Amino acid sequence: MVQSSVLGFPRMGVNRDLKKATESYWGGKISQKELLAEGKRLRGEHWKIQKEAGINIIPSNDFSFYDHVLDHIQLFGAIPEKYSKHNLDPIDEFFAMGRGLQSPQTPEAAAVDVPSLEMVKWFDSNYHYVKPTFQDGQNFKLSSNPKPVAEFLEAKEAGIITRPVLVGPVTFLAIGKADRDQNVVPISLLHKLLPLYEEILVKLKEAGAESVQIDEPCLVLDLPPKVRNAFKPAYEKLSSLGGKIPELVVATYFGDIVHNYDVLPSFSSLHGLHIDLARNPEQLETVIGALGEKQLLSVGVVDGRNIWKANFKKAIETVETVVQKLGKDRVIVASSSSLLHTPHTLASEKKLDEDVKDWFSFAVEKTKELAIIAKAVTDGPASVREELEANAKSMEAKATSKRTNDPKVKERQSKITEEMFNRKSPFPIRIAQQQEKLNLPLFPTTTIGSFPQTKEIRIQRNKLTKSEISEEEYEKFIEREIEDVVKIQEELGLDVYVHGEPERNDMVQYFGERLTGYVFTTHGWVQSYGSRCVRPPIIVGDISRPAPMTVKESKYAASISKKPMKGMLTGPITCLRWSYPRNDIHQSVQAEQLALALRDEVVDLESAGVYVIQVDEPALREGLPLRQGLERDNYLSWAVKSFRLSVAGVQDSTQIHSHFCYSEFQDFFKAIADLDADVLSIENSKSDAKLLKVFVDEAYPRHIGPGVYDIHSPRIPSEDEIKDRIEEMLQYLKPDQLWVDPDCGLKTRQWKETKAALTNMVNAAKFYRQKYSKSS
Ligand SMILES: CN1c2c(nc(N)[nH]c2=O)NC[C@@H]1CNc1ccc(C(=O)N[C@@H](CCC(=O)N[C@@H](CCC(=O)N[C@@H](CCC(=O)O)C(=O)O)C(=O)O)C(=O)O)cc1
Ligand SMILES: N[C@@H](CCS)C(=O)O
Ligand SMILES: [Zn+2]
Repeated sequence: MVQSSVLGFPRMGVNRDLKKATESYWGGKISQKELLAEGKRLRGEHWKIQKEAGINIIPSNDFSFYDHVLDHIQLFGAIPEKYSKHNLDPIDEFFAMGRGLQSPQTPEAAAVDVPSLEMVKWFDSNYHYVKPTFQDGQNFKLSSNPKPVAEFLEAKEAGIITRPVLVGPVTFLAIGKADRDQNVVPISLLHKLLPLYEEILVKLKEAGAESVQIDEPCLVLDLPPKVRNAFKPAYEKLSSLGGKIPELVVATYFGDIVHNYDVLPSFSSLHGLHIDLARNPEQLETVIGALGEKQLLSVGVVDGRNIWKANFKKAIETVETVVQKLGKDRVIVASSSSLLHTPHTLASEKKLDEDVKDWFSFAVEKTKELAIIAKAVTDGPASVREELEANAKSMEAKATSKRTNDPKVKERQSKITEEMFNRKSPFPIRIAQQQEKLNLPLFPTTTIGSFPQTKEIRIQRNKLTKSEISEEEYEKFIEREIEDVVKIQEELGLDVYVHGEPERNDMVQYFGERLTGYVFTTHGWVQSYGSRCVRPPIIVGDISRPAPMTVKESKYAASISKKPMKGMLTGPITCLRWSYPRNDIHQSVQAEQLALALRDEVVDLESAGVYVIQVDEPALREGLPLRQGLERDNYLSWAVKSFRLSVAGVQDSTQIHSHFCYSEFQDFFKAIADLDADVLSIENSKSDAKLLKVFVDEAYPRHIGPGVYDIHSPRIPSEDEIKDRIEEMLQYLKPDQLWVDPDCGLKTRQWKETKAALTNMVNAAKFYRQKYSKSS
């Protein structure tokens, strides 16, 4: 029989229940016991959903209260001393690593002030994991009540034998880093870490686990030799434990593994392998050719990264090819990756037009698709005839739908000329004109766009959605918010203001809602990091801008500001990548359509008197194909072009900013430079300032604002801490090219901490302004 398997299930629950529970716990509104009970309830629900859908191999340990990599940091005791020394309760220590902790001294406990660990993108997705951070002389120790075992037993008690999921030892180390000022090479710690994998696997076997899914997604990357060479000995060592441990299924996803196939151990040591066929179907033949005689192959044919219904005909054909070669008992039909990247269920969507709703499939629906495909192959197509017919109908309806095509958009695309990609003059001419117009001081201070999205803002927006207040009332409310934000920036002494983005639910969804070609969900939440979720809009057709999207708010803000007001837009690549893109035309075509829509907006902002315009592209890096090569070059070429197309319509005296909330520029610096933005603001506070060296090596002439403090944590950075960061930056950047700003927008913060942090930031900038104006 062909089995079906899910690699991981979304954690938030049907109504973002996990988000509500964790935030209530952090706010002191529920107890730890209540939080743990909610986690247990959610896990139970999710196992039940999968069981009822007919899934044979159901994952456990895919749940996390914050992030699954952070779970492993705690599981293996890779906890930096700055957290462990406080002897916090394990769950509070866990959250302290995830989001930082600043708590005052009390009669029972000493004060704690720790920043969070660094958080970065999970491969090329919009999910963020907490980066394991290692010390010289790092040791590991298995936690006393290992989570994978506890959750396996919990499911067992509920009558479900699950397949626990572990992040594999090589990936766990390869995605980590040495702590600041430490020199340890993470992969060199493998010999210390492996005994803990042995220990946990033995415990899982004793608890009754028959097999374990070991995620080694780093196999899809170009690996440094030390990491490549680590696989074989690691898995041979584990397999030498034979029957003492469960059978191991190594899971890879988000790419192909053909280039790394030779690093896997002889297949006698692995029970099975999972490959992502949604992304890289062409790897199938090579992988099958290299499989050992008894190994299972788990084929990821239902896409875990999108919301499109699987094409049953195609999927079944693929699985049947595999079955012909391996036999039914050696094949597992699986999601291509964890379903973490998809919303919970389509059943919650009451407002979607029925025609498009029929094209979609969220996590719950994807589990059903897997069971249907497995049944079709096991028992023959007749056993699921109705489902197959309905699926074929829905594929046909989408392919022939009028919704997808807008000839006017196509016509405009055909008329794009080369000069539309270029600003009128080179940077030195532009910056001189901008300086004359804006008259900014040295070390200009600014923020990245959003100010706290308070409960009150969300309540008012919710009332508007439910028609409990009128559009006019809502607009008045937003105007008042903008007035407050402008006044606060005046008081803080910032140099370039923002309007604060109070009218935006999300920096991508907001634009999607104002463009044609998009549809939206009401409950399609997906975890982005920790308790934070996004509701990606869905691109179903050609995109255009029927009317200005942000001009009213920015124009109003500029009209009441004494200092330059920065207009705020989300760039074409970020709009594309943080939406669910169409799967019927190439992403470059969708990006170009978005760029044309944004170009009109940029020009309209300028005409409305907004002379600093920031076009955020935080997803540019994440969209970079995971491996070096032609695919990467092609992506960078169309991605950079779409950014340039979106901004190049303005005068030289209008200053174009772009923002990236990541600091890894080394592998695509040329593309960053090619964007030709006048000012870049980048996330940097958690990174070693050495990374900025690339700007020196490449003689980058334009302006840069590396973030001086982390915005993901409620912690307030001190003025001295910020000065230290600026001092470090000055080792690499010239004083007259340096801006001072936070890592990213402040929407997730409270006002109290925002004001305190920005006061310290402005004071630090003033200190350097004075120091350098004296010396010049
Ligand atoms: C900058 N980042 C972003 C990423 N991706 C995006 N799509 N957007 C981003 O900004 N990726 C990288 C980074 C980091 N990621 C995030 C992601 C998410 C948040 C965040 O704050 N999310 C909010 C939800 C935002 C939103 O859509 N808000 C809506 C709905 C609010 C809501 O929950 N309303 C309630 C009713 C109101 C009430 O009573 O409170 C409801 O619907 O039940 C809105 O504002 O209208 C989150 O809360 O998770 C930040 C950074
Ligand atoms: N302008 C956006 C950028 C986030 S990446 C904000 O400030 O929230
Ligand atoms: Zn950002």
